[in-house]
Amino acid sequence: MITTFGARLSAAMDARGPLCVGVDPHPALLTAWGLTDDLTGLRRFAEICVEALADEVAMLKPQSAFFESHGSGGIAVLEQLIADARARGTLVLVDAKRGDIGSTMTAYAKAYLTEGSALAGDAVTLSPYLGFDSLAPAFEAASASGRGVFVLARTSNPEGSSVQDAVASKADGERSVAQGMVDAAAQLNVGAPRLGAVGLVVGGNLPTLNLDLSGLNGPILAPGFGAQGGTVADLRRLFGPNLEGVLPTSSRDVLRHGPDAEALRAAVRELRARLTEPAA
Ligand SMILES: O=C(O)c1cc(=O)[nH]c(=O)n1[C@@H]1O[C@H](COP(=O)(O)O)[C@@H](O)[C@H]1O
Repeated sequence: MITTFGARLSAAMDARGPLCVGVDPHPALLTAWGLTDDLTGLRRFAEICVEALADEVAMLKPQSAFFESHGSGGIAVLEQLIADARARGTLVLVDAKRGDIGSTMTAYAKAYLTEGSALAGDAVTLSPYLGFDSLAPAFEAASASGRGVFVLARTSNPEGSSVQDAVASKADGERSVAQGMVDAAAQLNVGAPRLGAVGLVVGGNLPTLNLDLSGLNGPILAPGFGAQGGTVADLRRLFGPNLEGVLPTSSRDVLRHGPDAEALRAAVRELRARLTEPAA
């Protein structure tokens, strides 16, 4: 790949609008779509998502857990989805939330961020809670292959607060654990044009932000939008009126419109129109 992840993401968001759609094949969704909760149903679900959405949205985010739960065959479906969606022109963020000690991280980086690996999309989600620097092999692999990472900072779930809002002391004062992740990501993006390759995950449904994101120079994936209660007004309240660099992501609230491809596309267009209309 010739361009950086940040450049590809900026171009995709300019061309297709700031929206990521999560591909989360919950068993209940497979049933609601008239599909069986097995490999045949999973494969058809993935095909429908690609057919309906890969020409339409800036990014698709398959949730690895729902593919892993079907065993090795499910992982093969995820690999096919990654290839098919990228071939249709959308970016693919593999939502695997990986994070481990450095030596193991090297193996995850090989799987998710190295050219030629069937599980490598354009980016992967990472958990920094074994220590931000334990993710270094992933940052190196992403940089070498023109891919990106989204590091969990302040997640959308209510339980996240007990760890992420905890205040840690450092030489020149105190900051929350989540702010520590923001600052560490910002350092890696210094000097990158427009958007660096190290993005963050920050819930779009949080009661308050309590984070200074101004120096990040990287993309922000904002889950929690839709099914977890976050609204367009919440996104503007949390991130500012123009949402520059913010990529809201929605899974269930879009997928509930399937399996009809036109209905899925209509849901995406309606959401995107609300996200891009000028702030009141
Ligand atoms: O990394 C994520 O995408 C993520 C981070 C987070 O803080 N909260 C969160 O819900 N997610 C993912 O977003 C998806 C849920 O999206 P909804 O169905 O729209 O609520 C799941 O795949 C979650 O794993």
